[in-house]
Order: sequence, then C-alpha cells, then structure tokens
Amino acid sequence: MKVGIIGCGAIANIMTNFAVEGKLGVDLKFFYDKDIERAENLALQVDGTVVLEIEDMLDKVDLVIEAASPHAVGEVIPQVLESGKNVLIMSVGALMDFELKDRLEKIATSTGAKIYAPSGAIVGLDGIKAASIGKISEASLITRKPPRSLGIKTDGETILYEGKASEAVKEFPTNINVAAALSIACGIDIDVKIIADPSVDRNMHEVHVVGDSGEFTTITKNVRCSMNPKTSVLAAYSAIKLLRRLNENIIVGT
Ligand SMILES: NC(=O)C1=CN([C@@H]2O[C@H](COP(=O)(O)OP(=O)(O)OC[C@H]3O[C@@H](n4cnc5c(N)ncnc54)[C@H](OP(=O)(O)O)[C@@H]3O)[C@@H](O)[C@H]2O)C=CC1
Ligand SMILES: O=C([O-])CC(=O)C(=O)O
Repeated sequence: MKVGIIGCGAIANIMTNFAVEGKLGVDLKFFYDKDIERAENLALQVDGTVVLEIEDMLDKVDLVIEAASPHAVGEVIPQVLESGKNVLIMSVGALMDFELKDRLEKIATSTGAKIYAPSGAIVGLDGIKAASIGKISEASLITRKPPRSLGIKTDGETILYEGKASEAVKEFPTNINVAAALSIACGIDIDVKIIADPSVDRNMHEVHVVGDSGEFTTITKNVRCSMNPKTSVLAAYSAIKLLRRLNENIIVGT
C-alpha cells in the first residue's frame, strides 16, 4: 500500500524511522509540509518524493496520513477523500467541528474512501467503543502535562481548562486531540480538565467512563516526542499500529 504524509514534524519523523527499518507496514513515499525542508529531510531517508501540492501525490497513493494540524484537516482532507483515497487523521480535534465531520463523512460515503482516526495518546478506546454499544452516562478526561508541553511557564500545578471537549479542542488545538477521539467514541461531549504540572515529566491522560456495562478508569503516562514535547510517542505508535492492522488477517481488540 502506497502512502503519503501531510505534516513532517514529530509524528512523521517517528513513522519515517519505522519506514526506514521496513516496520511501518505500508510504503511511505510522498511527503508534504508547509516547510519544504522538513519534507525533504524525511523523503531523503526513504528515497521518497516531496510534493509541493497535495494533488501531486493523489493519483499515486492509496492512503494519505494527516499529521499536520487541525486546520489542515479542513483545508486538505476533503480533496483527498474526493479523489477516493483513504485518510488517517491525527488531528482528530478537527472532527469536533460537526459540520466538517459530516461533510467528510458524506464525501467518503460517495467515493468509498475510509477515514481512520487512531486512538492516539490514550488507552482504553477499545473498551469505550465496546461500552458505547450500551449507554454511557459519564465520561471524563484529566490531562496533565509538563508546563513546557502546554507552552507555558509555572512553578505550581495550574488548571488551564475545565469544560467540554468541544471547547477544549478550540482553546488547545494541538494538545487535546485525545478529548475528541474520546468524545466521538463515547458519542458525548466529554468533560475535560487540562493541568500544567511542573512535577511531571510525562504527558498524562486519565480517562474515566461510567455506563450500563460498568465503570472503568485508565491512566496513561506518556513519554514525549523529542521533536515536540506536546506530542506523546504513543500517538505515533497508535497510528503505526493502525497502518499495520490494515494488512493483518486477525484483528484482536475492538
Ligand atoms: N490524536 C492524538 O492523540 C494526537 C494528535 N496529535 C496531533 O497530530 C498533529 C501532528 O503532530 P506532531 O507531529 O506532533 O506536530 P508537529 O508540530 O511536530 O508537526 C506538524 C508539521 O506539520 C506542518 N503543518 C502544519 N499545518 C500544515 C498544513 N496546513 N499543511 C502542511 N503542513 C502543515 C507544521 O509546520 P509548522 O510547524 O510550520 O506549523 C509541522 O512541520 C498535530 O495536529 C497534533 O496536535 C498529536 C499528538 C496526539
Ligand atoms: O500526545 C498527547 O499526549 C496528546 C496530545 O498532544 C493531543 O491529544 O493532541
């Protein structure tokens, strides 16, 4: 399967390293970024091609990975889906704009393309998807990151946000995509708290869900990407696992 990537930052770098070792599960060949040098650096590693416009890769790939920004989802994903190509979206927060989500789903339905959104930097999405078959009555996320990951300086624990996921993704578009994945999986706009905590060196996500099937809590203490401390390594790994799964015959986990 031939793949192109939009956004050549932290996540794309990890994916490219896996591609170099032949462990990505797909053939990553096309690279696009606002910053052409970043695209060139990655393309060089896999003998790939830099494109200056998205359309230059569309007739050569089966799937396009978005690893750029929530804004990029609205900007470029419609044309990818219109060309009938599948997409893997990392900036899931964009899908909390329900008009955009609806539009993307309609295009995908008409062209037969698929939209994949990996579980990202959280654990427990498998259980939440199962629980959503019944009724979920409560769902919340507490995200705790080192201040640097949240782009601030503080000496003490500071609550930066408390409210619904739909607003959180607007205020912290590149820090809380996980809230969108959870909300979409639960089918409700979940409760979110974002804390800057100078005493931690991990990006931590605590998920709590109550439903008619029971109740569960998951806690993730993520190693941060060296290139971008906002982003957890697990987010990149979740995308790689999803790509590999596209070729697997036995699917374990919901
Ligand atoms: N689902 C999840 O759990 C997670 C999702 N994410 C999201 O995934 C995305 C990628 O993350 P990450 O790799 O860490 O991000 P980075 O900031 O490290 O890299 C993104 C790259 O994409 C470029 N870019 C941004 N917008 C566009 C555009 N419209 N067209 C082309 N290039 C663009 C950026 O350029 P420039 O720097 O100049 O803007 C940058 O080079 C982010 O939106 C992030 O929020 C991250 C972690 C977890
Ligand atoms: O990587 C993380 O820990 C979470 C993140 O940035 C996001 O969801 O946008």
